[in-house]
Amino acid sequence: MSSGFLKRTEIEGRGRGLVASQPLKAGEIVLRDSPILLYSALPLINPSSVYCSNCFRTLSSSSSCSSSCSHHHVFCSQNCLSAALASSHSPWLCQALSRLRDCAPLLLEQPVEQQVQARFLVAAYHLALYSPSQFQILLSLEGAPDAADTTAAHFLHSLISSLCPPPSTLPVPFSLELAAALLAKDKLNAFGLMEPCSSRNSGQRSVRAYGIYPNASFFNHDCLPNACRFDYVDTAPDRNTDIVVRMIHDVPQGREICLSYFPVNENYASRQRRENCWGTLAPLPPKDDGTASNIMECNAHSPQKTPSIIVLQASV
Ligand SMILES: C[S@@+](CC[C@H](N)C(=O)[O-])C[C@H]1O[C@@H](n2cnc3c(N)ncnc32)[C@H](O)[C@@H]1O
Repeated sequence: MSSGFLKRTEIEGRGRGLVASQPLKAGEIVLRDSPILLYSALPLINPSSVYCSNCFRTLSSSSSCSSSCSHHHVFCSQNCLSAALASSHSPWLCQALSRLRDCAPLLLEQPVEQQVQARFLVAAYHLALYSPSQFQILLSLEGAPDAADTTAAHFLHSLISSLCPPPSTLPVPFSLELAAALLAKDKLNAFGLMEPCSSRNSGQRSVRAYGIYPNASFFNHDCLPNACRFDYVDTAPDRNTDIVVRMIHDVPQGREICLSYFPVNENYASRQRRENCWGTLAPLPPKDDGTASNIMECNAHSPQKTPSIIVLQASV
């Protein structure tokens, strides 16, 4: 683990999990994790290019400095395009996405979800070519394919095999079994980077991109979590696709640290109708003198429309 606050261990009935390696305070940042793989959550066919294909920041409608690659994937700047061409956006991946996009009739007969799974598989094969060690990390995560993964893999593997097979330098056999295994890892481990609420999406929040985070993948779920994860895709000046995990309340050393994989509020359907918020509140980090903050931040905040912080009357 890159965090000195957490230790990975086996937990009965839950597989691997993360426990506090020291007493942790409300608001404390216990993990900052960078993705090993990121892919767009937009459909392949007719996506509206509202996010940079590299950093996933929202493209400004007035921006005149966006750039695109030879296959018309859009980037927020020439710098982001150059960074992508040197890492996540190889010529093979670029061509694979455009060939998949061009076979619209075939993909349109399938659930939209399979277009996003196609993006994931292409990104995963790219990772295998670009960073075999990070690809091994992906393969080591929790998840074995179920019937739905195998069905999706049948279709997607044959599509990718015929349209855009990965180069022969792929360090693992390119097979149906590999595709099914990868889809299972993605299903159980991907974190969604949310898009902000805006008039564009009628106040509904959906996912703009999915990421695989090698350390955060070991958090187990709890309906009453003691930690909460944040992302700052549009606002962080650098490493903007990192996720940050903060404590909701104090916990002693040895306690398992869990996130809620779902909104905390049990009756969230009605809460969502009322507020469009599926979030979890966590205090801001403690002050320099160690005193707890009485300001809570919602991890489902909308930076553009609604305040993301709530000041508590009593200190937490
Ligand atoms: C993102 S992984 C978490 C890390 C995982 N335990 C491991 O060993 O790699 C999600 C998987 O962990 C297990 N898991 C998470 N929370 C759990 C819980 N509260 N009870 C039982 N299993 C849980 C489930 O198998 C789930 O599909």
